[in-house]
Amino acid sequence: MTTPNQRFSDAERRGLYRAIHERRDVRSQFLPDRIPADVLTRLLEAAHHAPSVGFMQPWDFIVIESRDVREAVLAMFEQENQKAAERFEGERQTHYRSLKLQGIMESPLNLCITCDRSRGGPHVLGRNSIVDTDLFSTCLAVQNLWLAARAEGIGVGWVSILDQAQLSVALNLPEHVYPLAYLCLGYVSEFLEQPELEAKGWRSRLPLSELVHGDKWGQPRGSGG
Ligand SMILES: Cc1cc2c(cc1C)N(C[C@H](O)[C@H](O)[C@H](O)COP(=O)(O)O)c1[nH]c(=O)[nH]c(=O)c1N2
Repeated sequence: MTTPNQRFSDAERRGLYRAIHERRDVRSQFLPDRIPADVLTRLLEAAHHAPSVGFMQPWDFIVIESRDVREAVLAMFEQENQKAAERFEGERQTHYRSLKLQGIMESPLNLCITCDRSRGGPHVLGRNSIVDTDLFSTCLAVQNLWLAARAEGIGVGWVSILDQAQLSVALNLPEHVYPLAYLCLGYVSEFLEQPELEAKGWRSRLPLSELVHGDKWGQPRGSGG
């Protein structure tokens, strides 16, 4: 039983769902305003309070403000994005090329969240069978930061059209540290109501009812005995 003081108030609950539903991946709406240090600390604290396998906390946060590093990452993006475009044909390729898929230079801050695969030693509680649980944990840190940023009025864009080996060199990462998420952060002129890829006709949200199964894959719920 939760005691009343452990429950969220209605307003707190609404706030949480609002952050979840109104979080967006931002590429184009960044404002140049700097993120104050105390606000950035709150975002990093939110990330740092994510769950992690065996309490491994495998993340590090590389705060990138230098134009030189960002220009180098943008060049990597352009190279990978060209290859990505060529995977589509005809109109789909034209459509792909029309999409803006990063805000590396427009955003005032880039952040790389890494996963140190050696943290906690060779035997991390809960990670012996599924080794990638350290990566999953780091993804949860990204999501915590993304939601907290939304509540602060800060947009986040995840850029994954990058060669991870090149990115590791650019950020001087040791061998055992994996660059899990390259993020662009900044205050925004607006948060779009829909995912931008949906608004631009690339792909729509799937109906939840098609994604919920009962007991086993493909079975409707409530059909079991
Ligand atoms: C792991 C991962 C990697 C990427 C993304 C997301 C995630 C989770 N997304 C953002 C993605 O396109 C976006 O989340 C969806 O389109 C849904 O939109 P909202 O996030 O709801 O606005 C993303 N967007 C983009 O413009 N360039 C990119 O390289 C990536 N990469």
